[in-house]
Amino acid sequence: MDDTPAESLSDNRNAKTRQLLGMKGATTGDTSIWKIRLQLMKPITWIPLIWGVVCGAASSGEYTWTLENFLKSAACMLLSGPLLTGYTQTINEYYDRDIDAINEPYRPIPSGAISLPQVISQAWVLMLSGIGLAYILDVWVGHEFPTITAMTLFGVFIAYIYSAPPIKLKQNGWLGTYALGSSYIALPWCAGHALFGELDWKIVVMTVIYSFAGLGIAIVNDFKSIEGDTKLGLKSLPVMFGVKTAAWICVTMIDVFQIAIAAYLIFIHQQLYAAILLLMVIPQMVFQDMYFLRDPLGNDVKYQASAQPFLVLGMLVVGIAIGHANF
Ligand SMILES: C/C(=C\COP(=O)(O)OP(=O)(O)O)CCC[C@H](C)CCC[C@H](C)CCCC(C)C
Repeated sequence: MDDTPAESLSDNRNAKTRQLLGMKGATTGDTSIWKIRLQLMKPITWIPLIWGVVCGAASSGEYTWTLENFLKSAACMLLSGPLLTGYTQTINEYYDRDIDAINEPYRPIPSGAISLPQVISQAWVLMLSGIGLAYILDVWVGHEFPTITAMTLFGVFIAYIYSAPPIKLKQNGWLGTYALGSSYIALPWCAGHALFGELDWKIVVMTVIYSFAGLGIAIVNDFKSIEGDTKLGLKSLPVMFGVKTAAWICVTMIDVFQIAIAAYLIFIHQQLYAAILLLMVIPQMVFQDMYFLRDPLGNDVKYQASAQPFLVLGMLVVGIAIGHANF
């Protein structure tokens, strides 16, 4: 049956929003070059990195609600989200253009909506603005060693080797998903922490361990592209181990590493926060059982939408707990 005019108008609006956010199911067709540029930067993917900065600010234990602190954290969110994640996604689209021409020909580059020189210049502008802003932040907070600039350079390097040949980390299931998981948790967290407090090895180790839960989340994203990845020789975990085993690896990583962080909170005498974190893990396990483990291919998106809020709230709980422990 054909859609009513009201339904097709709403579908059209929905597709346009998806286009701006860089989500699947986006509209194609004529649109302004700025919308196409934004689509390349996939704004929907900025959220976890912006959140990571919030968790880091909390774990520093030094964040107070002043205008200056608010502006510093807003600048760091601009760095981790629009600039650096935008850069990462732009070069990912650039280097994946041949795969996308087969799997998703409507994306900006394969559809011809933007030229390659325009994409390259966008990547340069985002990367250089990111490095520049990181340096400004280091000067602003008076770092003797430019910690945030160093992390930015490291992030830019990882982002490049994740997508670009000859290394193309994303071809390797374990390394690619860990790079993704740690860039969603460890890097922005450490940046937010360094902005307000002293970044010591304990925070770095804790976030690096927490990133294994992020690795689990990154595996969930690979179920949608098993067919294309198999054809093109990309060794994602579902391709290497099969759907069922990869789904179990995924949930084990997500649960075990969050529980390990709860154990760490107990170790630093933050029992209440440990208990709250464990309470956040329970609904995730329920959704794993209800949705993901029963049908990883059909329920991947439903699982992410239901369980992710508990994982990200758990991250903030950990940030606040560490901030308290540091006092
Ligand atoms: C490009 C990324 C994911 C897309 O992966 P994939 O191609 O498998 O998926 P699609 O087919 O759906 O496109 C993200 C890769 C992240 C990268 C490894 C590192 C990012 C670095 C951070 C942006 C740096 C943050 C630094 C800081 C100081 C806040």
